[in-house]
Amino acid sequence: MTELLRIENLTITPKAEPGRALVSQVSFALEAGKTTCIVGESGSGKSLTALAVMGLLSDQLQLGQGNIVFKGFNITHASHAELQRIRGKEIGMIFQEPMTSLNPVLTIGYQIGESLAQHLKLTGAALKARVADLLQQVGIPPERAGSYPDELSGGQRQRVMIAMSIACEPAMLIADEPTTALDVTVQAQILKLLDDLKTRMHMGMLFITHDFGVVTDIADNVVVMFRGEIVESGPVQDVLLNPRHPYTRALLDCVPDADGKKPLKPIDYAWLNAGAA
Ligand SMILES: Nc1ncnc2c1ncn2[C@@H]1O[C@H](COP(=O)(O)OP(=O)(O)OP(=O)(O)O)[C@@H](O)[C@H]1O
Repeated sequence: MTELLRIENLTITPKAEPGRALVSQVSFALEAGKTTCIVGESGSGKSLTALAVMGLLSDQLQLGQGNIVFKGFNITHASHAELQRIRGKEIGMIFQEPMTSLNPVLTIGYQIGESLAQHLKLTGAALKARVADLLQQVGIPPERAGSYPDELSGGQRQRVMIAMSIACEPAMLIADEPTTALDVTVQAQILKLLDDLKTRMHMGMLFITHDFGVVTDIADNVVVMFRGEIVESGPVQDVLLNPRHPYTRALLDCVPDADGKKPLKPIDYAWLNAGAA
């Protein structure tokens, strides 16, 4: 059991309002070869937590107290140059909408090759072979390396983003709602691909979602966030079988049945506030 990432009492506030915590006292750990899902509704602080790990918080925000420890090193206040070295090489990241992250005027092969050239100094035939290998790993025929992003489907574009994020064989992958923009069948294929890659490469995966259905598919551990705080966390079976917090129970109620027919229930906040008090 190798601990990759430990977040201790992370607090994020707007610089202009240091008294208003957007993320408050968040603590959890991630192990190599395991998936931790952060689950919570829109605005619960999931993305800010992930951005803080990458050192990519916007200039209007600041870290309050707390520590981010990656592979035993405290990177909470690492320099821009140190973080740039870690990003991409040690920590890969994929986002919700691949089209906004891909450059429309460059071929996918070139874009996958960019980080290999930058971080691993690969060139020429070695670079080309590694790009082909990565395309193969994510289920895209290597001969598509010369295609442009708009010549691919949404699912294929997300596969390209995954190829880019794993290009340098990072120890950890952060995936922020990577399947939300995809239809259900493609969503399942991408989840399976990420899960297979995690196992094969023994990566730690921090997976952000608002969907407890996704959590049941891929998580080893789950962190439930509500209004900037962790309300519940632990091994996924424990949380699913014995949810202790009313917000977790409300989220679980929103998961459709296997036949997909159960309507999404709106969360009853009046009841939740009373129950959580
Ligand atoms: N630059 C900012 N300045 C002030 N508030 C911000 C800033 N960025 C985010 N927030 C606020 O912080 C809270 C948490 O945002 P965050 O993006 O982490 O939520 P989330 O759980 O990832 O939601 P979503 O699923 O919609 O991405 C939200 O209320 C958001 O409005």
